[in-house]
Amino acid sequence: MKKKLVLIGNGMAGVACIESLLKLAPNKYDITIFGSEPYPNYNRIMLSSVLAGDSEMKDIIINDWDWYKENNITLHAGHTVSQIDTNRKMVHTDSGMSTAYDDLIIATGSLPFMLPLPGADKEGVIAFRDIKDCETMIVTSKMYKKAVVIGGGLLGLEAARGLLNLNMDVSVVHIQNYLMERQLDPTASIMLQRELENQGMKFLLEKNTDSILGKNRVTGVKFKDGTVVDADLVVMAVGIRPNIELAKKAGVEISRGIVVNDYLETNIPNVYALGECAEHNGIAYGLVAPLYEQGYVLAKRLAGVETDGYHGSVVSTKLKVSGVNVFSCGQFTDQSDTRSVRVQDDFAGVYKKIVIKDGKIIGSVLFGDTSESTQILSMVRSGKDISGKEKEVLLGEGSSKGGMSDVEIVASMADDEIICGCNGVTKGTIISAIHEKGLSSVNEVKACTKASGSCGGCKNLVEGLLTHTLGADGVKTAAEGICGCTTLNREQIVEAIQTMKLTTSKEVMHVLEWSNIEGCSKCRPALNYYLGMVWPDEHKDEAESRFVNERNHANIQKDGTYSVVPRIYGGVTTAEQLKRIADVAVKYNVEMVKITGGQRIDLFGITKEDLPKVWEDLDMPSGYAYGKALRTVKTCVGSTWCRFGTQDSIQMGIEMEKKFERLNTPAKIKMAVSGCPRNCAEATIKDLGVVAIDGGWEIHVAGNGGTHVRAADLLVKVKTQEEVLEWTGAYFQYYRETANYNERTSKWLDRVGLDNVKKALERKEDREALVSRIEHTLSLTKDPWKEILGNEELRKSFESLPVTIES
Ligand SMILES: Cc1cc2nc3c(=O)[nH]c(=O)nc-3n(C[C@H](O)[C@H](O)[C@H](O)COP(=O)(O)OP(=O)(O)OC[C@H]3O[C@@H](n4cnc5c(N)ncnc54)[C@H](O)[C@@H]3O)c2cc1C
Ligand SMILES: NC(=O)c1ccc[n+]([C@@H]2O[C@H](COP(=O)([O-])OP(=O)(O)OC[C@H]3O[C@@H](n4cnc5c(N)ncnc54)[C@H](O)[C@@H]3O)[C@@H](O)[C@H]2O)c1
Ligand code: SF4
Ligand code: FES
Repeated sequence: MKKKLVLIGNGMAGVACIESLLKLAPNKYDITIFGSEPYPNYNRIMLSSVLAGDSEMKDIIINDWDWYKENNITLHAGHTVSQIDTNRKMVHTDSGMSTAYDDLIIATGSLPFMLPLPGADKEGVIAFRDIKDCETMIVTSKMYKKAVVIGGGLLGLEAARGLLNLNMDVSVVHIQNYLMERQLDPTASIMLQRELENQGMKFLLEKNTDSILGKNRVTGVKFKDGTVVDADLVVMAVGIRPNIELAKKAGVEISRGIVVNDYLETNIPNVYALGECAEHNGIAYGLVAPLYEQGYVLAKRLAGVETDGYHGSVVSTKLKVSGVNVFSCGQFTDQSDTRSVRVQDDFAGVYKKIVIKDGKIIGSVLFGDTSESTQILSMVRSGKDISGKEKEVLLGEGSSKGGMSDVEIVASMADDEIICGCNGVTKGTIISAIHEKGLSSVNEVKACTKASGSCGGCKNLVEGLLTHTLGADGVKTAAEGICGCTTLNREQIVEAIQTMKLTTSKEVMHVLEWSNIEGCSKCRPALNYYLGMVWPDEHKDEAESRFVNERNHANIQKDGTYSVVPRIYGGVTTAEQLKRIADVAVKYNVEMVKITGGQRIDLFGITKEDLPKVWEDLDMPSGYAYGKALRTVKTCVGSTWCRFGTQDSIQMGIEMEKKFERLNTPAKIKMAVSGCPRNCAEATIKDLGVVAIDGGWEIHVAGNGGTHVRAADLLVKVKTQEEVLEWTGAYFQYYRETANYNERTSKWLDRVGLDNVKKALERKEDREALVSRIEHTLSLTKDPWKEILGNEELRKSFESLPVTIES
């Protein structure tokens, strides 16, 4: 016989727990859910987005009516539980329904705090908590003009932004002298206020409300100082209170919320509580991320799966107002035992602060530029000691110096850690979905798992996880708009870069009105590439926009160490080079030395700190095994040694590799040269393959030996080595100028068409023009490791904040 589980509260916390339970022990319980609201379970945080007109009600349903049926759950929506009889183990509703339980979960959430003002019961005075409130605001905006929001916290400001979008005239009344004092310090708050004023919001600060004016319907709000503001609608957003009355009446132990232990157990056997109504270690949370963590622990407890319990959450907040980037986490105010690092740029409208105690970051406030938020939150959560490197977190070049990149962060997370706090989606869930459903873009992950579908704050992490799981080449380029930050496609962006002479990513994002002015991990590297391709002289490479491997000029491995591949032109080495490689392998405890598929030598297991020393000792050019660039030119032994060989493939390959090394390309490129049609170098599965024939060479293009195997197409037959180099240069420059960032030649050729490529290259003067552009770009390239070793600051960046990756 199945046990009976009753859940009171069909909200986010309770149902998240049931979802986990169904996965862990699908057949253990007969489940009954009571919910006061007449809807299936929905995403409350998305009400702000519905009010602002960015989502529709139907988009915010988490589990529709069918989900309950499919999982054999009895749902009583629109029924409020009015009594719990813990002796008889029964619950009773206000409509007279009674149900028995073996285990009971109380997840009744919070109630909005309504200021007990004279007149607060008038028509037009509401809270902002549920679908009904949201609908009331939308309807009111069609008939009335003036809205007053009381409370300048997260909820009040999101309500105010939504009401502005509904064309209302909005005043925010706040009791303190600066906004969001629970999340921001005065500096960030003043910057926020300025930005919101620019958006059209009005503020009445340090105002203590006295009464609500009007006959039946509100007409105004009066303050204790005697002043009055007109109002047709008043929204109270002055905080919440855990909804505990029901539990209290039943004899469950109460403090501010329902008191629970690490297993979400109350003082009464078989009665559990979680979510905003619960209080754990003295804290009743008001954000969703902790609720998912609690839900998972309780589900394990009920399923009989071992768990070490819930130990509290480090929470962070992000205001969901478009055009405003605000982040806050942990303990962000200065105390006698804390010190902080602050960066403020009034011109750029940026303010950043981290608070440090005993060498660890314990809190942060970011305004204007929140790109380091995930790294900082991760450091707060892990309690990483940053003694001596405090300044690098904010003063380093983006994440490349101070913190970890998004890929490094997700790599370091355990599978059951939550990536999307708004929707409680773990790393493991996303990885499984990527593998099982063949997902390759953030939008696909969003559609399948809901991750990144609410506040959008985790989008970079989801992208990082896609890159970590599939490799950068496996992540799909969006069909329209190169990413979610813009609706412009590649052609439109490249044209604007050319015609408007834009030379930095920031310029592009501002001028082309990116919706997220910091960009994301998809558009940042793409813009950096397009800018470098169009303006090789003027554009300064933006290291912080590159993927971790390209930034560190080495390949990050599963365990967080790096692999190093020195350039070995045409795959031909010497005894002296081999000796040096062997010495490095011994000196730096290289765990494995491997010959690669491209005829190179790969040294595995090198720490980030050792990378500069390794390259110094190797004294060889970088093999670019990590980059969107020429990787290798594979050669066969050719006419010098082979009795079938008709041409010197080795010499040809070495020359090609020396000519095109270090060239930035939209995606990686590989080449090969075979000395006769037997094609031992497998040239016809390379991005460009050269095959010797009697009296000349064939050039084959757009081959691929990876996931999508594609035999190369014959581009042209030529007679001389000079012609091979000319066609190769022209072909790659044409690819550089027309391909989407991250698009391999095989995909590009299928998209553009072989005939069109042939047409673009058939006239000698067109080829020469392309060659002259590629030659110019090549003349500007430098060996990255020579640059790093010759620059103390760049070199030092490898010493900062070691990456720890747990699998
Ligand atoms: C507009 C808005 C925006 C928000 N934005 C964010 C955000 O961006 N990020 C963030 O982290 N958090 C945000 N929050 C907070 C977040 O929504 C809450 O933390 C979360 O919904 C709490 O979940 P819960 O299940 O504990 O409570 P709820 O979601 O409130 O669910 C409790 C449910 O129980 C029902 N109930 C109560 N008593 C009974 C009873 N006796 N019988 C039957 N049913 C009962 C209630 O009707 C309710 O449906 C936002 C909240 C609002 C209102
Ligand atoms: N983006 C987000 O993460 C988000 C968005 C909306 C809501 N929420 C959550 O929902 C809950 C409710 O949000 P909230 O903003 O109402 O709560 P809150 O407690 O965070 O903020 C309430 C604000 O109202 C002010 N206030 C109190 N009394 C007042 C008075 N008499 N007159 C004027 N101002 C007064 C307070 O100073 C405070 O800043 C919170 O738990 C919040 O974290 C989160
Ligand atoms: S491709 Fe021809 S020349 Fe090169 S090794 Fe093979 S048989 Fe010899
Ligand atoms: S954290 Fe908000 S959508 Fe993922």
